[in-house]
Amino acid sequence: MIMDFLHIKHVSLTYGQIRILDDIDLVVSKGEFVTIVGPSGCGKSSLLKMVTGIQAPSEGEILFQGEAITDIDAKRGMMLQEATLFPWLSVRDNISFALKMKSVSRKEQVRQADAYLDLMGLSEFADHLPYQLSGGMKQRTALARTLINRPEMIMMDEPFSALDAFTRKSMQKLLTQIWKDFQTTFLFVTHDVEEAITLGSRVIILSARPGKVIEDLSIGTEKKEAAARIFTLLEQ
Ligand SMILES: Nc1ncnc2c1ncn2[C@@H]1O[C@H](COP(=O)(O)OP(=O)(O)OP(=O)(O)O)[C@@H](O)[C@H]1O
Repeated sequence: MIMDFLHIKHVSLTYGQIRILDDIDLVVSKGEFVTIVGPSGCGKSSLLKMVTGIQAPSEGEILFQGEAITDIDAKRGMMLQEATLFPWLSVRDNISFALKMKSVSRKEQVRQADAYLDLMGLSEFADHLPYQLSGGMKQRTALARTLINRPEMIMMDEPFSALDAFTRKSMQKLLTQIWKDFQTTFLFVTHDVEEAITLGSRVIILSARPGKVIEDLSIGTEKKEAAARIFTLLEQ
């Protein structure tokens, strides 16, 4: 039997009396870039939290490589809208932090961190502190810090929504390149339909609360048609 990479199996989520997500059933294959769009409050972030392992479903279960997700795991990295960097650590030390926790030698920490600094175009800022960085640079640092763990899957919750349009485009380009080079699987939440289509190899559209999957679109070259279809669905 071929094991699914990620299987969100009939998952529902209820907070108190309020049903947030309703019977989400999705299989994600290794290497897909899945974007999730839907109205505010439909449970997109909650769904990511469940796949990360910080929130348990009220019903159903989520299997990652055949095993139920019950806790966080370095195999599944998470990146949020605001880069959560350690303010007292340099950019390089923020990036290498996970290696330090694994007792990797300082020399190897620096070697690996410098390779990611180079990839992110941040080499000149290695010794800067987070407050000295622009929003885009902070997100690049956060991305490098996630990637250095070599996660098999990365969850991103509107990571670029606080950035200006120009920086956002350059981050999208960088992320697409990383997806191709690292062949990591992405689950990416966004409000922005254009961003969902630009980045995604597949777009999942959720309905208003309680969030249900109302469309599961593979994105090929017909991006304009896909955008028109998504806008129509979200207007309903
Ligand atoms: N820990 C919690 N306890 C109670 N209610 C919660 C909790 N977390 C989220 N909610 C509620 O669940 C609903 C879905 O929240 P969630 O953040 O998952 O939605 P979202 O689709 O990501 O929204 P947005 O697009 O506005 O960020 C919201 O109504 C929110 O208030």
